[in-house]
Amino acid sequence: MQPLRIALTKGRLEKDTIKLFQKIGYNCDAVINKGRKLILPIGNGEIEVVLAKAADVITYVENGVCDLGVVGKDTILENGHCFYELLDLGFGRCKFAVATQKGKDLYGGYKALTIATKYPNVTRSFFEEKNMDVRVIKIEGSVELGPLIGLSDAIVDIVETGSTLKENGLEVVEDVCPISARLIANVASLKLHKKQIEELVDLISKEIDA
Ligand SMILES: Nc1ncnc2c1ncn2[C@@H]1O[C@H](COP(=O)(O)OP(=O)(O)OP(=O)(O)O)[C@@H](O)[C@H]1O
Ligand SMILES: O=P(O)(O)OC[C@H]1O[C@H](OP(=O)(O)OP(=O)(O)O)[C@H](O)[C@@H]1O
Repeated sequence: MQPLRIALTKGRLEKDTIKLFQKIGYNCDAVINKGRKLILPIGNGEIEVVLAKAADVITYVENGVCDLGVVGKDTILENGHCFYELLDLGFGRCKFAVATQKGKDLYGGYKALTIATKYPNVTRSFFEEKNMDVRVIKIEGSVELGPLIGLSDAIVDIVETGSTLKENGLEVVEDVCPISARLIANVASLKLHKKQIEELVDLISKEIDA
C-alpha cells in the first residue's frame, strides 16, 4: 500500500507531533535521527513524514502532494482553507494578541492606528470586525520591535508565555483568538485513503482524550 504522506511543521511543533506518533505506537527513530533529511518514514513505512515550513505545509496539502498536515491554527487563519481541518491536536498552545507599550492608551486617540505583524490577513480581519480603520505593516519576525522603534503603534503577534512582551516593556491590550496545532487533510486524499486516515484519526483522538 502507498504510504500516507504527512507534512509536518518544522521547529516548535515537530517534537510534540513526534511524541504523539510514538504514543500511538509508531516507531519514529528515523525522524529523531534525521540529520538533514527532509522526507522520512515512520512506523513500518506506512507513513512518510515531510518536514516543511508552516505555510508550505498548507501548500503541500492543498495541492495534494501530502495527504495530511500538522500546522498551527495561526498559519491556517492567515493562509486560507482549501482543505479539511480534522483535529485540534491540543499542543502548540498560544494565542494571537494585540500588544503595545505598557500603560499606553492604544484605543484612546482618533488617528488610524498602524499595526506591525507577521500576520496581515488575521490583523486586517480582526480590526475590520471592530470597524476600526488600521494601517497594517508586514514584518518577518521580532515583531515586538514595531512599537519600540517607532514603526507602529502596536503589534498583532503570537503570545505564549508573555515573556518576550514583558522583557521588552510591552503588554497585551486585547486577545484576538486562541491557537493550537491542527491536523489537516487534502480533500481528495480523504476519499482515496479513507480507511487509512480514519484509523489514524481514531488513534490520535483516543490518545488526545486519554
Ligand atoms: N511562542 C510561540 N511562538 C511562535 N509560534 C508558536 C509559539 N508557540 C507555539 N507556536 C506554534 O508553533 C508554530 C511554529 O512556530 P515556529 O516558530 O517553529 O515557526 P515559524 O513561526 O514558521 O517561525 P520561523 O520563521 O522562525 O520558522 C507556529 O505557527 C504556532 O502555531
Ligand atoms: O510569549 P512568548 O513565550 O515570549 O513567545 C512569543 C514569541 O515567540 C514568537 O517569536 P519567535 O521566537 O518565533 O521569533 P520571531 O519573532 O522571529 O518570529 C512570537 O512571535 C513572539 O515573539
